[in-house]
Amino acid sequence: MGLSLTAHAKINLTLDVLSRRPDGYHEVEMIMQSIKLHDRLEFSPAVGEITLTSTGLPVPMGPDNLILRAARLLQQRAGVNHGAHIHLDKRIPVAAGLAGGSTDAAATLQGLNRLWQLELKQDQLMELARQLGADVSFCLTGGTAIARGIGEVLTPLAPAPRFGVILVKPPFGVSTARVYQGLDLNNLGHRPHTSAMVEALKQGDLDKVAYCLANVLESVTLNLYPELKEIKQQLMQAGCRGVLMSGSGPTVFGLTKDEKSAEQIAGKLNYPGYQVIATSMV
Ligand SMILES: C[C@](O)(CO)[C@H](O)COP(=O)(O)OP(=O)(O)OC[C@H]1O[C@@H](n2ccc(N)nc2=O)[C@H](O)[C@@H]1O
Ligand SMILES: Nc1ncnc2c1ncn2[C@@H]1O[C@H](COP(=O)(O)OP(=O)(O)OP(=O)(O)O)[C@@H](O)[C@H]1O
Repeated sequence: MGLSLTAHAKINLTLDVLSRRPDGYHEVEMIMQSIKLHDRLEFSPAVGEITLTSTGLPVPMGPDNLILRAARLLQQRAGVNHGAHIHLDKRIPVAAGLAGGSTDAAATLQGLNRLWQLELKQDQLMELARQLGADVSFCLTGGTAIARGIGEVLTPLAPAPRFGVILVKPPFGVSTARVYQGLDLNNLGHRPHTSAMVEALKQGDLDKVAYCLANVLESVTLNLYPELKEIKQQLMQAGCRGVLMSGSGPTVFGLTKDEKSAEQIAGKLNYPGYQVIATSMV
């Protein structure tokens, strides 16, 4: 019997960088939020090989695809050589700052753990998630959480209100590694106040949440692509209550009171060649 899982995208409501580690990674403190936008992965039994097909948005399908990397890692960890066929329906914009690959990797760990009846526990899957990428740990649990360390040390928060989210993704991607490398730790610009955002979320106060939005990676990506600054202004003019770049970008998001108002505002936007998506926090 096969199974089908959703793999949700994330946005960063805050993102602060605290230090650079000797291995080149950065210590961060950020508030992560799952959104309704998702990919769908279908897992079916097969003999011998692990194969992958896809529909929807184009994504590289070679051995570096995070789905295949997650599958191979799970095989090794469990000491099995079971096969599987995995089908990906890709809806999350790629190289966008929305953890599209990371969430597919997390869903693969969960899906194959069930398909192959391995019965690995959540903490064992978390250990594998850490090896696949900084965002994969959060994607395994989802919801609302503070992420520290390089992103893998998670403190869950109470579910946030289902504010509307408009995503605007320009027709190019950015390399996360390049953005982190370009960061000047002595000149991070406007830094977030994590505990103030936690309080604003707890109160369910959209204007306070909007006021607390901050992402130090904007200091790199917005300078590389000044058009993103304009998109932020235009989203505010169109009626969003707060705007920010997600992760390392280039996706910019706007917050609204609910999904319906996100749809109304998104319907008025005109960005030829861009992906504009109305959704909400989960
Ligand atoms: C920008 C965020 O998406 C915010 O949630 C994450 O911090 C990045 O998460 P990710 O894409 O899953 O990151 P990985 O695939 O592990 O790393 C990609 C590259 O980003 C840089 N990187 C990533 C995470 C981190 N805490 N410090 C880093 O410096 C490293 O150069 C790394 O080679
Ligand atoms: N299953 C996958 N889905 C999307 N991208 C993938 C996948 N597997 C590998 N990749 C590659 O990963 C790179 C980053 O894509 P992804 O969509 O994960 O970026 P992102 O949203 O910026 O991630 P993050 O927010 O975690 O930094 C791309 O170059 C893409 O080719």
